[in-house]
Amino acid sequence: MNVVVGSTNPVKIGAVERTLERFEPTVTAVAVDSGVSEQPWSVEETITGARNRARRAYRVLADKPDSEPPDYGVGLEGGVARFDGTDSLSLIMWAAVTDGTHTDVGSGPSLRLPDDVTSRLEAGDELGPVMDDLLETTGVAETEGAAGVLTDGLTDRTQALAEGVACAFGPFLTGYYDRE
Ligand SMILES: O=P(O)(O)OP(=O)(O)OP(=O)(O)OC[C@H]1O[C@@H](n2cnc3c(O)ncnc32)[C@H](O)[C@@H]1O
Ligand SMILES: [Mg+2]
Repeated sequence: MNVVVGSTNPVKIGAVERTLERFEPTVTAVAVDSGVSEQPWSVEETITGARNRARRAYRVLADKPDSEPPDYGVGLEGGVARFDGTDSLSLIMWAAVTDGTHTDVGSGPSLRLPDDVTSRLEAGDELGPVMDDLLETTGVAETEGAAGVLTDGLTDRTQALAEGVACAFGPFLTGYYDRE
């Protein structure tokens, strides 16, 4: 299985490799523009970013002369959103998968962000740098992520993203979505 991922962030590549392990995939990473803000602020914007990344990454390989089109393009996007029933901001993550014709999406888990992180985001900052600032880390978004730090390591960003990748792949791997 040939898969192209629309990001060079190692946790995103790792999440795709881990999820598709049983297919022994060849995973290629390409940097693409998400087409949305660096820090998406709604479910809709986050999904749009994931879709754009998947489709644009697919096209990069499909349009390359002398190369086979990939089987799938995958896009992963992190964002923040407020959910009904909560009065706080949550980190969300969405995945999109395309086979060049159809695109499907699925989400990873969401987790409540601490108030000091939320205040910085409301002031216009991006989550990755804010987490690094408050935790005195460097590049936490490329390692355990907020998901790892805020759960004391019960999960991490790779695992969290992997759940979204699995959900977005379902319709391509099973017949359950095509039944009348
Ligand atoms: O290179 P790309 O693919 O853009 O990787 P990224 O880490 O920037 O990931 P996103 O653009 O999808 O995420 C939007 C913002 O949210 C941050 N973010 C998302 N999930 C995070 C996490 O678990 N921990 C820390 N920052 C996170 C991320 O660093 C960005 O500032
Ligand atoms: Mg980014």
